[in-house]
Amino acid sequence: MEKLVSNWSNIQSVPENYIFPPETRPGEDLKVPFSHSIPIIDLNDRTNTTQQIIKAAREFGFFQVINHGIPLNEMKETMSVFKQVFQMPDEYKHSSYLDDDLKTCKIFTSSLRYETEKVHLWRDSLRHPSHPLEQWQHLWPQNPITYRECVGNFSVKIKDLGSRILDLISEGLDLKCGYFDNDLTGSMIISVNHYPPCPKPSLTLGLPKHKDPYLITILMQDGVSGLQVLKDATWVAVEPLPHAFVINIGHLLEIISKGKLISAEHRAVTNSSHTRTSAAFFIAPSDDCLIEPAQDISDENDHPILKSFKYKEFLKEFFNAHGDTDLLLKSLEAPKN
Ligand SMILES: O=C(O)CCC(=O)C(=O)O
Ligand SMILES: [Fe+2]
Repeated sequence: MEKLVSNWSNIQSVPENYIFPPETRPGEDLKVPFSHSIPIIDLNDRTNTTQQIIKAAREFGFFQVINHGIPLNEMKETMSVFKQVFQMPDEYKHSSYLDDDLKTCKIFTSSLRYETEKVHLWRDSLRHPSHPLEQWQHLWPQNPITYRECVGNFSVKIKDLGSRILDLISEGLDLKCGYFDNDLTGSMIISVNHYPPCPKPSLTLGLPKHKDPYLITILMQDGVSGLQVLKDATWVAVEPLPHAFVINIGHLLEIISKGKLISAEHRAVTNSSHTRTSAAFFIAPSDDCLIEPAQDISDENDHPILKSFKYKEFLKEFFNAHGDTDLLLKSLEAPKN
């Protein structure tokens, strides 16, 4: 059992196996400015929301939504419940902590590949499925005592928000109404990231550069910054806005849209003074759902023609490719006639 970073007491220097090589560590890019061009889209303003979302998803793969209908106090309360999990006594956290992939609710440190990864991540994580709710809720943490009720109610609202955004995306891509309203959005996973202060943030990462292997991610940040997005080969920081959710196009939506929408690479950096918590809600297909590039979208010249594949096959290839997108797409290419 590996020790959670949040259980280390008073750490003064970064252990060797948490130091990233110079080419992937944040270094000077640790404190890049907030990007003022990542769009903030008002979901109440129905005049051209669809166009704004499509534009943002084409250019950035990232945007923030405001006036989304989820009250600020519910966002704060849920974030507070998530944070409390990481303040629980060690015995409690360790009793839920498992390497066993079969356990559907996990508290773990770094990544799920702790044993084989070259460098460890400066984060602890709580992860569990949340949709359909009745299938999973009874397996969630029982402490804090409000966890199941609070997170359950909140995740139903997040799932609805995800459906609204995907409806707008399908409209903007000229796909048939309800295109995503089936097995393609048959599951949702909650992943809470907890990044304790780090003595040397320029050497470490909370999460290394990656794309999310889902349809869309709805991310709630606390007030502490740390999320960076790669835009035109430059890292830019995403400002944490208390009332907004960050929406990020997942790799699967890039594939389904034949590259019309982009899934941007992003990472989480740490800082030396504040603990940061973020909660990602991943909207994903059911395991056996068949994924295929949408037939109603014309082929882009520079996007490979892919075969149909089951979501679980995609996940396997995704993790085998270790972030190498070209390798992943190669493994999914349709056989040439
Ligand atoms: O902590 C963050 O802001 C990023 C989280 C993230 O990218 C993820 O959980 O996939
Ligand atoms: Fe991510």
